[in-house]
Amino acid sequence: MTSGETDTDSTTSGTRLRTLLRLLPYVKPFRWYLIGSAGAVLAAMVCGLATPLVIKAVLDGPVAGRDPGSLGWLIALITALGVAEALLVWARRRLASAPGPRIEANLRADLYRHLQRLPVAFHDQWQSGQLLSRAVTDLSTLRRFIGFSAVFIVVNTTTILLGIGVLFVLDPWLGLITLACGVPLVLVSAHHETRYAVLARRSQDQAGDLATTVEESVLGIRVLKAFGRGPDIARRFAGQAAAWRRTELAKYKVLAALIAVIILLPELGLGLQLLVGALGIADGTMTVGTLVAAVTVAGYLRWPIDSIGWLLADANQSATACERYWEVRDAEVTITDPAEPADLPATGGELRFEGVRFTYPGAGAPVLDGVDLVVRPGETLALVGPTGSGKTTLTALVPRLADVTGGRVLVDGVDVRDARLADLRATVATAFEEPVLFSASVRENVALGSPGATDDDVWLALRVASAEDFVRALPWGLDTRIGEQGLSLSGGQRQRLALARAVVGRPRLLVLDDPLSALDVHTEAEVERALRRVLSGVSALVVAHRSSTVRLADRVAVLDGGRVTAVGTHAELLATDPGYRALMSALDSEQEGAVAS
Ligand SMILES: Nc1ncnc2c1ncn2[C@@H]1O[C@H](COP(=O)(O)OP(=O)(O)OP(=O)(O)O)[C@@H](O)[C@H]1O
Repeated sequence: MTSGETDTDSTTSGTRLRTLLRLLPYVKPFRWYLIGSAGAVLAAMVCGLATPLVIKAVLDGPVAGRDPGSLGWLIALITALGVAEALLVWARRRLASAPGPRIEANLRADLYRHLQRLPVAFHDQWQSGQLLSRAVTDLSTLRRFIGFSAVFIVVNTTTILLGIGVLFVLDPWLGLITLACGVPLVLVSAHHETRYAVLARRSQDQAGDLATTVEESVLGIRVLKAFGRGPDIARRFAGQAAAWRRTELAKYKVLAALIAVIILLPELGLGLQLLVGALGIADGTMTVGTLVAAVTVAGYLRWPIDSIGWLLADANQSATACERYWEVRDAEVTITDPAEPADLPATGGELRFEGVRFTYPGAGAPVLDGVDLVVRPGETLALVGPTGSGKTTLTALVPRLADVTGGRVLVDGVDVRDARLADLRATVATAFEEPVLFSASVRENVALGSPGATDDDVWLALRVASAEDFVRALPWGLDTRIGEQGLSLSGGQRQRLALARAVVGRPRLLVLDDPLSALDVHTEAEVERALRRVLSGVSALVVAHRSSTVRLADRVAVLDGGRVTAVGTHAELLATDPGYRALMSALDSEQEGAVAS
């Protein structure tokens, strides 16, 4: 290792310790359990270390002197030590079982709460698998560390120091031999355990990659077959499986070497102790009792010494898990309630964009570059534009899924950033192009749009969204479970439930990303009917990918090059704007192409 590496390592150790110390607020409520648990196990180890001293007293006293008279209390003492050790180990187990799972649950609950508050921009940048592994695997690593490894690092270090002290008191040479074998054992095992942890981590990642390949090839089986890409994905799978096998083999090699060292060094130590002891007994400088006690103490220290290596490696691994946890927790919640929120008016329904600019984080050019647009109370405004012109981005700015980077978005004259998020999201409802349904009942999926909604509210919303009939026909009505692990619904049914979810809270303003775009022409008619009812009586901004959606609107705005280039009724724009005519015919031919395919 170079000196540079050593410096980096020591800086990293400091940082890692600080990262682990950030867990203290979570640990503090359970400190007495942990202190009690460490105290119990330490006391148990002291009992264990005292036992060889009583054995020495038996051998050098009643046995050497052939005087069984004093044997009684020594046997009683050794039995008492054994009973105390057993009770203390039991107490430790009882005390240690409580904090770990509860600390883990609290850490996980806070992580989940934070993830819900983080802006969409954060979720765009993070893979769901990465968040999942932090919420599950990393937190179990931390639970094990807090409930076990952290306690045993303290306890085992104290036991080793105490045990070696006892050995030195019994005989300095015997103490020196244990020390000479113990130090390299700790160093070698710490080194091997760190290597093992790196390989174990790699193996976990490779297993995850392999699982992703299997998942993708199962979900995308139709595409893979249609394009004849089966052999390619099979090759990718074989490559990943071979890499995983190599890592697993490397893991076993490290483990085999580690186990050999763990067995070899203490056995060498034992041989040397017996040699020194036998010579000492022969020339009368050592008693049999001392040798037996020393060998027993050295045996007792075997586990604490062996385990220090992997406990330190576990601490290292836990620090990494902790860093990964705080990486997410430290991500800034940029979309929050203002310090002094303004009230949204009780009635109205006007949506206004004033000089709105928006640039995605890390992107060079703005997507929106000075958008001015008004949706009047009660009107439906369709937003059209070439693909990638920023229509979806503009709609995301209204419920503050993202914040403008310039200009302002006003709902009834109030800048959306000045309103309370809860008020804003109760006033503005959204439905997206892809209707996401959760693994829950129809009732829960619809009521997501308004948590206090009664069954009557849900039925009313379903009626408005033309979904009442098919929901009544479901096997358990509102209680029917849908979504990933429930009943499969058709695309049109899913869209109508998403529309019902948008209207259940009776919002004043609807922001919809074309609910018709992904539907076939027959289903489209049903959803169109639903949409017509949903849109009556509210103000709406609807992204339109189809001319049928455009026809539902009172006015149309064209977004191009980051700006609104034309606004008017569909008929006006068709008559006056050649660009609009071209766009509409492109949308129609796209739609025909989609229907034909
Ligand atoms: N999360 C993101 N990070 C960076 N760039 C993005 C992100 N989402 C969209 N973009 C980019 O912003 C631009 C506008 O995207 P947006 O989805 O708003 O367009 P759109 O008009 O709705 O497109 P379409 O009609 O195809 O749905 C595109 O160039 C897109 O690549």
